[in-house]
Amino acid sequence: MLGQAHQPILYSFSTTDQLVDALAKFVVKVQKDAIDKKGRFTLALSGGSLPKQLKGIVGHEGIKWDKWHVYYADERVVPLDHPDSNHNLCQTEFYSKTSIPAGNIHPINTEYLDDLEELADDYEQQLITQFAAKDSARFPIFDLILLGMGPDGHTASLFPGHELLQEGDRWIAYIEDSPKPPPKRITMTLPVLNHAAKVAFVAAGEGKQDTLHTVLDKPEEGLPSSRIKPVPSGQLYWFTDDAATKKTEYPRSEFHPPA
Ligand SMILES: O=C(O)[C@H](O)[C@@H](O)[C@H](O)[C@H](O)COP(=O)(O)O
Repeated sequence: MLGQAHQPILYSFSTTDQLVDALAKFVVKVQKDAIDKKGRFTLALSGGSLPKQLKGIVGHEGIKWDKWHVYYADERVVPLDHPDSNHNLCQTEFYSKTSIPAGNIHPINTEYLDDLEELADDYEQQLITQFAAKDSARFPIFDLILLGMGPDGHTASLFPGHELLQEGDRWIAYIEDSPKPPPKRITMTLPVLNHAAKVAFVAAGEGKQDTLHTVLDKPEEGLPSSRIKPVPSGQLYWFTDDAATKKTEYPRSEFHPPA
């Protein structure tokens, strides 16, 4: 039975540098706790502006890169070296500056670029290989999933009003008509996002003002980003800046750098 979700914790920083620094401290602490407990750290990343915001993690003390296992919350169905590929973006902005073993980074299998169903099945199978029997539950339990939020309130590749929001069974689904280009993508489904131990949105800049206000102050409108409620014991965080939270009434929390 699913319990009540905890209320989201909202951090709003006055500068991008502060946001990047706090996000780094947060991620490093989450990986430390996961590795201390289970000997590994499972992370899912999104595309957009997120990979760039991870730069504070690089060079941070206390990271055990060889224990990281990285997946994608969503991915565009293009070759891995394509400019639209989230993997390509993460490679350039993040992995290339770390020593995460290549075998611990899990891109889509490009053998199936022409068959979205096979592609989604294959990616789901990659998750099953990592999670089955370890964090045995109906859905995988990621230590951390990092998400962005689009101007229409979408997250990962879950778009407002789209039938994929109703998916309650699959771990990975595909979409052929994404309103944000490119149209073909695969995405983690809501139950997977909502079973993570921790989920953190990273959303900065004036362009997010109206959407953030709706997502946090009017969750009843049901935008995809408002539907992220990790249960039963998970926690949702928002790492934002003051430009993005200008219209948001939802209470901010003070960020205390973890010990
Ligand atoms: O691959 C994608 O398109 C993303 O995963 C998508 O969900 C993104 O995170 C948001 O659109 C926010 O993008 P920005 O951070 O660039 O605004």
